[in-house]
Amino acid sequence: MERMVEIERFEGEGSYEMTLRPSTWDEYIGQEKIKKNLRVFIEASKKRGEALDHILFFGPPGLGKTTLANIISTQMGANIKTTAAPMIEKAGDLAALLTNIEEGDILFIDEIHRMSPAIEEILYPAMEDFRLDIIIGSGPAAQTVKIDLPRFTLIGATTRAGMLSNPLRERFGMHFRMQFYTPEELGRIVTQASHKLEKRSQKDAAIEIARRSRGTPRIALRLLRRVRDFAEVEDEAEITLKRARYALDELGVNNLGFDEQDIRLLELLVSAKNKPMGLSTISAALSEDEGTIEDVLEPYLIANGYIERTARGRIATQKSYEHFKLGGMKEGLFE
Ligand SMILES: Nc1ncnc2c1ncn2[C@@H]1O[C@H](COP(=O)(O)OP(=O)(O)OP(=O)(O)O)[C@@H](O)[C@H]1O
Repeated sequence: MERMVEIERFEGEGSYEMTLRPSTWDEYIGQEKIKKNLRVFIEASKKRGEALDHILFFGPPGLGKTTLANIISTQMGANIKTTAAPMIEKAGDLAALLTNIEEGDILFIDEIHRMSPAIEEILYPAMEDFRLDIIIGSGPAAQTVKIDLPRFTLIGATTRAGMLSNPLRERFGMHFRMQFYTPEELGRIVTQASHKLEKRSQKDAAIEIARRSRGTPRIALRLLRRVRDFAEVEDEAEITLKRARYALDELGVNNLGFDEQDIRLLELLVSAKNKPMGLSTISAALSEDEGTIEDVLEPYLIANGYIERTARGRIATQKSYEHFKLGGMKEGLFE
């Protein structure tokens, strides 16, 4: 079965994502603490007439990091240039980006943990002193050229804060950890998006889609579009709870939002009978790469108390055993 989070970018539905992307604080639902802080910092830097300090967003994919970066640029009245770290291969790529920005502009770098160490070295003085030190040539004839840059704001996004080097992390003045959304928040996101898609969702249907979306707006919007397809085929004017349930069941999303891969992971850990399992073993058993397990699969299951990460590996919690109707740890079933 397809993974809900990653698949989005490859489906050719990018234009939907653009249409549904909030452009104001009011449309951006949830993440209240982050929004509150950002509004203060934006107002303060506007008052001082200065560029905003560099910002780092971290958290699982699809929680709204790119959207926040875009809202920040609108609020600052600044241009935003968007790229991803793997696209910056050579010093010249970064130099081209940085020398083309204007005072106060925003440079958004996604997957910033994938930046090569050589590029990172160039980024440090650019972030700290707004200066680019580029070495031209090699050997004894090599020369360092220093270029002054306009004061800009770097917004970095990562699914793996732990993989960022300390010097890079420390150069961001603001760090924000994105949280999974509650079903109520996701329900509001679904309702707002259905409005934009001109297919109203009844309230209980919106909540049903929300409950099954792994706390993630990108998944909620994707499921909404699929449920809308089912409603359209049936010539229904609105999305009802009955249609939402039917469509979601057909899509193989259970009522906790788990899809087939989640269930396979939980079953695997439950079958280990309280013995911690290492990431490489899990990866081999599920035929899933370790990065996807760490970035996409695990965070939601950990945040909701279904698995725990211990020094010796991953372990299923009592909640997982109960999910599979097994007594598990509590009853000492496996001791
Ligand atoms: N708080 C929110 N309110 C409403 N819609 C949201 C919110 N957060 C995200 N979305 C929607 O969810 C989709 C995914 O958001 P976005 O691309 O910003 O996630 P991301 O965290 O940057 O993901 P990735 O790390 O995979 O790039 C977007 O289409 C956006 O419209």
